[in-house]
Amino acid sequence: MSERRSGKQSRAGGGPRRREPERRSARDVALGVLTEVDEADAYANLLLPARLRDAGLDPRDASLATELTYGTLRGLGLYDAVAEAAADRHPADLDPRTASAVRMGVHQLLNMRVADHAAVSETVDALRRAGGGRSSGLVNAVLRRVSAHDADTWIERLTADRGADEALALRTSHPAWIVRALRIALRGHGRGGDGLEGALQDVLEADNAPAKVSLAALPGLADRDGLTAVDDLPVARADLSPIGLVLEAGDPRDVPGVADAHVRVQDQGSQLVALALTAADTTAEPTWLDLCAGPGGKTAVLGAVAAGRGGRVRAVDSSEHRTRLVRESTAGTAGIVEAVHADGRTVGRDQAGTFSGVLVDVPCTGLGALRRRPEARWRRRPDDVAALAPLQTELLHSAIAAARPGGIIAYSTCSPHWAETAGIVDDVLGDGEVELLDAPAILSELTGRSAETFASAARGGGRFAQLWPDVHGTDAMFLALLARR
Ligand SMILES: C[S@@+](CC[C@H](N)C(=O)[O-])C[C@H]1O[C@@H](n2cnc3c(N)ncnc32)[C@H](O)[C@@H]1O
Repeated sequence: MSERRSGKQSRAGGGPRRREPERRSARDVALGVLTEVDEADAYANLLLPARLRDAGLDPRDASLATELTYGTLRGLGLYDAVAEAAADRHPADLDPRTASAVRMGVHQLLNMRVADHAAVSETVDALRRAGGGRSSGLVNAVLRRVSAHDADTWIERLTADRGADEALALRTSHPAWIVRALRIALRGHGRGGDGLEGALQDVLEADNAPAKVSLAALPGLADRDGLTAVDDLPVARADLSPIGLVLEAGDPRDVPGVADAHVRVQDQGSQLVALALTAADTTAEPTWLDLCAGPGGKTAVLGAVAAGRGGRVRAVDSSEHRTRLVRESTAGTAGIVEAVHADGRTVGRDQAGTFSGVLVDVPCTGLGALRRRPEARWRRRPDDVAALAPLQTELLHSAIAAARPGGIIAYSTCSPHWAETAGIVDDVLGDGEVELLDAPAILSELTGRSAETFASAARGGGRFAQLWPDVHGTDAMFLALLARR
């Protein structure tokens, strides 16, 4: 027995020493999350923060684990194609843990500044620690073959006999149907012409760029300027939303006001959509309905503004779990916001002509939020668009029916897809029940930027608004503002 060991045994308190749990590395955490995303359809943006907290990683390792997880998931289409070409093994044919180790290794080899030998050996070690020792030889062999070429060479080889869209899809790691849908969306929303292919490339690249953590300082509840003045707090004013902050580093839970829901993690585009309704409906003591409220990001903004204007908010969601999340999100304005578990499609009939403003942020494909939900692009199917359209239309009709005459309806999606944005609103405009308001002008008032920046030019006379990650630094949110006649 070594002196060191006997010394430890004789420490105060005595007794047999309990084994310290082995500290988990960044690769252990990333491999665990990637495996759960693959086998249990988990969401990386929800799972990773919890796993990082459990592991107690220091900030440097936490950011490495985040890059390994998000980067691997975003690049999955390319990485699977490379693994298959290199070693005749498509990761989808392997068990989730082994497949995740292969993908995480390929990400390090092709897209991170990690030495090849470290990318291979540390990935294999993480796989062994996760209990996947039996596959370690296979993963080692696949990764060694992948390491024979750099990313550009693999892409050149793999795209040589593909069509233009398939090649672009592989290079930017998106499914080809999403590449085509984004091109149609760009053209439809007025970014066509000679610059179309460049704009498409920019949007696809923006989907692959890590998004900074964006926060909303809820009006009347949090002091945005005060927060930016706190020493050692790495937050800055956001450049678009008048209530927005950007967290430059660290954990959002350490920001004052986050614990009591006065400051909330929320994309700036989402903040602007909620604020646009509050700016378009200037009623004193407004009564607002949020018809698809869960998890409550926009409801929290509506609640805070309503509190300052003597108003009320009714927040509806058809999912019980997400209705509970709305209650948590609006803890700062609990007496103002009432969260209700119900089907939004029936509210227009049950509470016809009631509300001064209605937000209908419909369930959609989420193609505008791919940078924040890295696995989403591989889960969505082209059929999802058509499957969601009837629900989106019904919810919009219900929203219009629930608004009182002269009331404002805000229709929004976190997708620029033509069929779930202008396609849905165009149909309803034909009924003559509503008038289309100038959403870009409202966004211009809120942000100080020109209305043209936000205008979706093609239809609606430039009155639809479309945000883009490459232009505005937000999720690609769509907004139409309607007034009930
Ligand atoms: C895009 S999310 C809303 C996001 C939310 N507005 C926010 O900012 O946090 C769409 C929501 O619609 C809900 N939903 C789906 N079908 C619904 C229905 N028939 N009635 C009410 N809510 C519905 C989903 O549960 C989901 O929470």
